[in-house]
Amino acid sequence: MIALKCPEIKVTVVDLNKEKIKEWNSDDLPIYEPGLDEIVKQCRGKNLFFSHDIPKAIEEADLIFISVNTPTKMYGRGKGMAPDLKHVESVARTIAKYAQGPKIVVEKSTVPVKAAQSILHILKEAQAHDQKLHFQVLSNPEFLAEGTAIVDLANPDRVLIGGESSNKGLAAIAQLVRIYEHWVPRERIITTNTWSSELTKLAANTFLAQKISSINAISAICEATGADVREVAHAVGYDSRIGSKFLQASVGFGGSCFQKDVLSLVYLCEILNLKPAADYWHGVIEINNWQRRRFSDNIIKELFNTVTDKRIALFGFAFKKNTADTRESSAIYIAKHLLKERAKLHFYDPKVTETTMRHDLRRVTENELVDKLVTIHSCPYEAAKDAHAVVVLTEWDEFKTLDYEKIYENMQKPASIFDGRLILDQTNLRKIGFRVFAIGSAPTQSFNLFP
Ligand SMILES: NC(=O)C1=CN([C@@H]2O[C@H](COP(=O)(O)OP(=O)(O)OC[C@H]3O[C@@H](n4cnc5c(N)ncnc54)[C@H](O)[C@@H]3O)[C@@H](O)[C@H]2O)C=CC1
Ligand SMILES: O=C(O)[C@H]1O[C@H](OP(=O)(O)OP(=O)(O)OC[C@H]2O[C@@H](n3ccc(=O)[nH]c3=O)[C@H](O)[C@@H]2O)[C@H](O)[C@@H](O)[C@@H]1O
Repeated sequence: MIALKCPEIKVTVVDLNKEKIKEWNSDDLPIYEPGLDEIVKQCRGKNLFFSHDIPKAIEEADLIFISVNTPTKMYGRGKGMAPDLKHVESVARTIAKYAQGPKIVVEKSTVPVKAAQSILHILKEAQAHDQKLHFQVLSNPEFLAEGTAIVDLANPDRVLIGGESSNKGLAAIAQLVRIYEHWVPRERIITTNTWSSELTKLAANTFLAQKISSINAISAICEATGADVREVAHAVGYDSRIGSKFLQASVGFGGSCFQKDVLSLVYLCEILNLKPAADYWHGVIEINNWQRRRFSDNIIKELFNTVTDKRIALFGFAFKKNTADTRESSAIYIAKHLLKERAKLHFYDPKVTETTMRHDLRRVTENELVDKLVTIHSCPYEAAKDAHAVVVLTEWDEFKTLDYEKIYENMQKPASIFDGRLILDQTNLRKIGFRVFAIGSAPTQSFNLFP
């Protein structure tokens, strides 16, 4: 976006992963994101370059964005909770090693509060040994969502920049503001101190995830009472203090960031000895896990309490529509529960590759189950053929307009459909003959052996 909006600025993207850089320089970009291809093609070779020559890029740059991954740590202290900052630290050390003049270092990765202090500490060591060096560290968290990244970047609700309140800090902030001002109205560019900016990113993701867990918790009450979660969400969201966005009940949120960032905030509360706050935010994750479990348990229950050897078609594997990203996708966890029960799973996703699906499933369950029980299709009608149930896990638009009469004809009877995304026309499906089960509405044709 910077390359597109600021033709006078040269943007160089560097990555340790040479294969990825090769793909960025090819016609086949390493990620699928609507609108991205066009922008890359428009700018690449003019003022946008992809390279694995990291030292050279550091030497040449005035401003360096650290945008590396900060996944949940899976070992040692803080295991399963704290973000792993080894990549951020490694970049800071590389900058310290190769910088030959003053640099503004921008923390774009999502990090815990005070991460900028560690980065600055490493850079200051280099500065102490070389008069030519001077570093300013800014926090500039990213708020784009996958699937709508280009729209979000082009027209952000806000841009947030945190930095030191010293003269040099304010001057660095002003430089970054000038870049965003090329396309973002000044009143939408918020400047704060560094720690507020770092904390805002974790707080924003946690608030968003909390909204989803809140409506998902309500969806369970709807299923038990006859209320309809779509009606409740609509009416609740009409209150402008609450707002209608992020109230879409679902099989649970996925993606590489919500879980990791909520856990990062919980961990921060814990190390600050703020246990009630830690427990409060941890509830967001607990409800999400419960929602996934409830959904898969319901499939088993409604398929007459056994799915062993039953063919089940799963529509969607990506964590949301318009992306091929599967990180922390609810589909993985629902598949895991069903595989434990020895169901035969037939997947279809318009963008996710067979290799990715098998790799993700092997990470959470035994290889043997995946090899024996999982089939991947390139056509939804093939996936649904002879199935006892169709389960919608991702809200891809194409699932709304499939020929469900044709799907019904080729399924085992009774044919069930489980809508984990509330995108299907339930009335029409019932007319066709399906038994329909959707998140947040009471089943009308429930078969309950053991209520
Ligand atoms: N994916 C998203 O939509 C958003 C991500 N973020 C944050 O941005 C950060 C990056 O996220 P993703 O792009 O999803 O991660 P990613 O894992 O897809 O990409 C990170 C890249 O950094 C490279 N890398 C790691 N260490 C490196 C080093 N020392 N030098 C050079 N390259 C190195 C890796 O090879 C990889 O290509 C995370 O902190 C995430 O929380 C924030 C907002 C949105
Ligand atoms: O830090 C990040 O990485 C990003 O995380 C999220 O973006 P993203 O995870 O890409 O996508 P979302 O649209 O937030 O969806 C996350 C998950 O929540 C689910 N969701 C979303 C909205 C909703 O109402 N209900 C719901 O179940 C989605 O299906 C998806 O599984 C935030 O929306 C971004 O602002 C943030 O920058």
